[in-house]
Order: sequence, then structure tokens, then C-alpha cells
Amino acid sequence: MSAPARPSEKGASVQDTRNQSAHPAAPPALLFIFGAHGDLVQRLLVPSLYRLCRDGLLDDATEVYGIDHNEATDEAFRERLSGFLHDLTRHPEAEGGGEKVVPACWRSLRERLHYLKGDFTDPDAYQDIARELAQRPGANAVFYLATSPGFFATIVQQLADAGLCDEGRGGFRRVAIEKPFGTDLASAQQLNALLYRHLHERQIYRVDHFAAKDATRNIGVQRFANGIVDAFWNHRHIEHVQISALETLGVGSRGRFYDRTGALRDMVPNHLFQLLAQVAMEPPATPDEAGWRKAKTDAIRAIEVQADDLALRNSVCGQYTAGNGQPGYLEAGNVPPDSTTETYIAVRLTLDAPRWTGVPFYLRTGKCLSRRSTEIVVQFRAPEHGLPNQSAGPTRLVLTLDPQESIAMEWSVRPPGPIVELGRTTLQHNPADLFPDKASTGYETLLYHCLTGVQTLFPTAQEAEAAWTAIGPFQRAWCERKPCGYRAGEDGPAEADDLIQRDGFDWWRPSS
Ligand SMILES: NC(=O)C1=CN([C@@H]2O[C@H](COP(=O)(O)OP(=O)(O)OC[C@H]3O[C@@H](n4cnc5c(N)ncnc54)[C@H](OP(=O)(O)O)[C@@H]3O)[C@@H](O)[C@H]2O)C=CC1
Ligand SMILES: O=C1O[C@H](COP(=O)(O)O)[C@@H](O)[C@H](O)[C@H]1O
Repeated sequence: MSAPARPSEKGASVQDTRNQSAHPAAPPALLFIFGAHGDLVQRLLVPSLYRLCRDGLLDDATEVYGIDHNEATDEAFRERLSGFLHDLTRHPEAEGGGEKVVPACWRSLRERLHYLKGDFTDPDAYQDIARELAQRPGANAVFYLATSPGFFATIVQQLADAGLCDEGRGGFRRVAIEKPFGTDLASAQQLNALLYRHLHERQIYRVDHFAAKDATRNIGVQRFANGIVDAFWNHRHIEHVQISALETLGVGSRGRFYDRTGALRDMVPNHLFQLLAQVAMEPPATPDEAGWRKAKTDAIRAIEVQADDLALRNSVCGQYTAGNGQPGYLEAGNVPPDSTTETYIAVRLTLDAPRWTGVPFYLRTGKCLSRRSTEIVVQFRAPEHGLPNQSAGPTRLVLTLDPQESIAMEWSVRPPGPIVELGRTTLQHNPADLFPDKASTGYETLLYHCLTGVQTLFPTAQEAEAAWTAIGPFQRAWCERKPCGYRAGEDGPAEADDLIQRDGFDWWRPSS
């Protein structure tokens, strides 16, 4: 398989690069992004729009409007995002980092960025949007809610009050809602009910970028397109599963958002459950959008809801303290000095599904840890009739999503020589070796699918609610408890090691 060619920077035009893509550009639309001065927009959404533009997947007539209460003009907004994009691509460790920006592609998108200063709670902001749409009869519109979850209901209600959800004038109207989808089961149910008062399900896009990462989408392919994997993918052969999203960065400038959210709500019912669903789901009954969405929803529904005392025993919350030259969480901006918000969580889950009887799933995520890695480790059982007195360790499949996708099998072998002993080897595939320069964050796919009306990767209402149902006991168990401390730059709380060691396992670590 040969790698796709990269657009040359010199003299490239949008048209030149468009030829690189086998897919048509998404239908033109006005994309209104709420929370335009925020971290997500700068760090992920706009770079992803740029990549779509570079790859010929964003129509030339698509215009982007940022809405936020911070002061800015169109030009200041463009300049700020331009600086950010160039900074981002200079840092090889950042998502998409190290890629070169094709100036013609960025210029083409830059000119189509606009800024509407407004408060999400102010009806005038929606009149500004209505005016833009009125100038383009029949235009499509996507409203992207890149705000903290506290604003989702307000914005949807205001959009509806201003008549902006109504598709009667020809173009489509879609609402994309970031995670966390609510803050608990009750708020997720209220939000779904509000959405259904004003929109059809086909207009609703519940966003979770972990679902759209290339590596996540590869899990189903590896399972269902390789008969040998399919045959072993069950409790008879799998001993346990670990799903980890480990980050080295602290909360940075997001203290206000993060302190209200915490690691559990920020990452578990959404991102980590998306990965769990890919590992645990049954093959879709029909190979279409509805089939995949249902299979994923059923996998989340199968997570056993634990009694509160069991949930406490099966979880560990942590908060980073100063260490290794880094300040502690309580020293971050906009974090109260006595905050008990967790920056780390580990949970032990089980599934009520014949395929997974007796197989524990350990999930963990945290900030300010010793390494950045999002990984899934599937540990296989020892053979029933193994070699006598010989074990070099369990067979494991290690799927790494970030910082670089890889698929590795840890395997026992016999090293050469006269002594009979077992050794270990790793059989590894790195997709980047085949497809270099294809940086993507998941947002490229989500934006393209939202514009083209493909909902496969977007969680259903039932899925979001089932996730909160499973998370509720952990929320209750920790709401009045202080998290355990762990030093910044290290591996998380010792109590999380105890959690998994209790079952005779250890958290996976890279061997080098
Ligand atoms: N950042 C990330 O890495 C990721 C974030 N997400 C999700 O994206 C969403 C947004 O996150 P993030 O970008 O980090 O959040 P931010 O807080 O950085 O961005 C929100 C923006 O909205 C502005 N704002 C706040 N209140 C109002 C208001 N009443 N009217 C108008 N503007 C207002 C804020 O301004 P100000 O701060 O000046 O008040 C800020 O510019 C969250 O739901 C998050 O879970 C998802 C994946 C990754
Ligand atoms: O949604 C979020 O995700 C990021 C992690 O995403 P990644 O693609 O960079 O791994 C996390 O840092 C952030 O706190 C959370 O809101």
C-alpha cells in the first residue's frame, strides 16, 4: 500500500489539494460555533477545519462564525486563530503537531472566519445569527456548542425561540453538542427532552471526539474483519481489559471549566466509554448507521450499575499535588484553594453480557502523570495446558491511540541458544508508517460527518443516558470524599495500583 502524496507547500492551491481526496466536499453551510474564544475551538476545531479545507472536504462556500462574549473583531479573531494554528503545528508533541500549514489553504479558510460578539443568554446574539442566515435564503446551518455543559440547554432554547431550529426554509439545521452531555443522569435526560421538543434526532449530533479517532474506528475493523480475532474475543480467552487515557499536562488555563467537571465527568462516561463500547460491543445486527449506533448503545447499557458501597470499593479518585517542578492542582488559575475536584480516576467495571462474564474492565484517566498515552490493553488468559514451569508473561494486545496509533501483540517466544527458557517479543504495526502526515484528531471526521449528515459516530440519547446511569454510583461515592493525593509527573495514586492488584493484575506499562 503506498502512502498518499502530501500537498506541496510551494504554490499549492485549494484546488490542487482537492485532487488528493477521493471524497466530495461536504455540502456548503454556515457553521456557528458557540464558545469561539475557548480552548477547544483554537486547539482542535479550527485546525480540523483547516485540514478539511486542505483535503478538499470543506466547500468553498462554507463560512464559519465564532460567537463568544470576549471582545474581538473579525480580523482580531482571524489573527488569534492564525497564530494559534501556526504555534500548534510547530510543536511535534501536540495533536497534529509538526505538520506544515499550506498557506493557500489556511488563507482560504481564514477569509471565511467571522466573529459575532454576544452572550449566550442574550436573545440579541441569536438575532445576529438570524440576520446572517436571512441574507442567504436556503442556506444550511450547523450550530456547534463548544461551551461548558451549563450553557447547552440555554443555547438550544434560545435557538428555538429565535426560530433557528426550523428547517422549513429549505436548508438543514443541525445542532452539535460537545461532551460532557449533561452533568448527571437527570440533566442528560432533561437535555434530551429539550432537544426533542425542538429538533428531530437526525438534527442532533452529540459529539465525542474519541469515537471518531482513527484508532478507535480501527478497533471494530480489527475485531470484525479478522476472523481469528473475532474467535478469541470473549471471556473464555480474555482475562481482563484496561482502558487508560493518561495525560502529562495539568489543567492549564481551563481551571474554571475543569473544577466544576473533574476527571470522572470530563472523561469517563464519554471518552472512555466510547473506547469500552468498541471493545465490548456485539457485531452490529445491520451494517448501517442504525446498526452500529444500536450495538454501541447496547454495550454501554450492559455496564453493570454498582451499589454505592461497591462503587466506592471499585474506584479511586486522586488530585495532583506539586511535584517534579510542576505546581499542584490547587495552585492552578480559577481553582479554589480547598477544591476537592478529582484530576484522576480509576474504576473497575463489569458487564452484564454473555461475552464478558467474569471479565473486569479497568478504566483510568488523569492529568499531570508521568507519560501521555491513550491505550487499550486486552490481556489474554494463560493456555490451559501451558509449558511446565514456563511463563514469560501473559499474551496481550496493546492498542495505542495517542500520542501515536499502534497495534502491538506481546507474545512469548523462545530465544535462540541451548537453554530452554521463554522470552518476550512484541509484534507491532504503526499505521503512520503506511500513512505518514495524516495527522487527525477525530474532529476532522466529526465535522465532515456532521456537515454530510452521517450520524454513525455520534452517541444516541439512550447511550448518553446509559453512560450516566453507570457513572452515578461513582459520582455519589466520591461527592463528599477527598481525593487521594499523587505527585505531579508521577503515575497516579498508589491506591489505584491497589485497586487492580487486588485482582492479581498490574496496570500495563511500556516495557522499555
Ligand atoms: N478543550 C478541550 O481539550 C476539549 C473540550 N471539549 C469540550 O468542549 C467544550 C468547551 O471546552 P473549552 O473550549 O475547553 O471551554 P472554554 O471555557 O475554554 O471555552 C468556552 C468559551 O465560552 C466563553 N463564554 C463563557 N460564558 C459565556 C457567555 N455567557 N456568553 C458567551 N461566551 C461565553 C468563554 O469565555 P471566558 O472564558 O472568557 O468566560 C470561552 O471563551 C466543553 O464542553 C468541553 O468538555 C471536548 C474535547 C476537548
Ligand atoms: O475532552 C477532553 O479531552 C482531552 C483529551 O483529548 P485528547 O484527544 O487530547 O486525548 C482532555 O485533555 C480534556 O480535559 C477533555 O475535556
